[in-house]
Amino acid sequence: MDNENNDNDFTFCQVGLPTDQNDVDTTNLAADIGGITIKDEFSNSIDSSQNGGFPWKDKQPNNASLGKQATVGSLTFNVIDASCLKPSCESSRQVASGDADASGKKAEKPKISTRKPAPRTKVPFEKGYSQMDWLKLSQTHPDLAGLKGQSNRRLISRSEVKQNQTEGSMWTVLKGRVYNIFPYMKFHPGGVDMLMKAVGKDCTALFNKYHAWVNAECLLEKCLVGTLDDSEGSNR
Ligand code: HEM
Repeated sequence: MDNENNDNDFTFCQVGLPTDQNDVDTTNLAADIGGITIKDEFSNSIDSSQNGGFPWKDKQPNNASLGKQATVGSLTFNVIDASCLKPSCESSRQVASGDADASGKKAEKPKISTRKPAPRTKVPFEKGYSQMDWLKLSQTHPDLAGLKGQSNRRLISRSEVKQNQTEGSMWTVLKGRVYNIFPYMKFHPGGVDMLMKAVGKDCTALFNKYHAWVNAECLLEKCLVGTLDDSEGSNR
């Protein structure tokens, strides 16, 4: 039988190429690999879904910051602390189920809202205005908040927040803190127009409507101007 050499059915049994390359029937080979997904070396070795899309994260200590270098294979790169890009602890705790309370009982599962989520309207970022660019800027700029040496621990009234609506100084209140969001404007993934709605007022409700999971405390850390003085009441 002239089929003698093909008795070892390589379609199902043989994984690598035989050592004698001349034996390979390339027509069949092409037909047989139709259902195979090819992964490159990089995605095979690192599952980026496990680490928020930053494949180097599990190669580095948690406190890796700008200026450190890491190596994966033959690639060397600078490492930026991108922990701000993960959902905030607060909101991820809210969705975590199975936390036991002090009495050992399992905590009640969080209620799932039946409200319709806000439509997703992310805008494409301009070159140089990605979230990574923002992290780089916030780690290197000496005075993003525009404090000019003033402390960011002072109490700020709502009327002062209202007064800061000009270029360079656009203040908003988020969860009781006052931020100058002017430097973040062009980096905001929801667009400048959306963020402008926050200027001069308390944007906590709007913020939570669109993305309660976003860790603004971390993202806007360097834009902190002070704490809202709520002694005059919440006449928003
Ligand atoms: C003031 C602090 C704010 C910060 C730090 C912030 C940050 C962010 C971030 C990180 C995202 C991307 C979210 C994701 O990819 O999951 C985002 C998206 C978005 N933001 Fe904001 N935001 C702020 C305020 C606001 C306000 C006040 C509004 C509405 C008036 C708004 C509207 C949106 C919208 C519509 C999107 C796109 C949502 C989507 O399709 O994913 N943001 N923002």
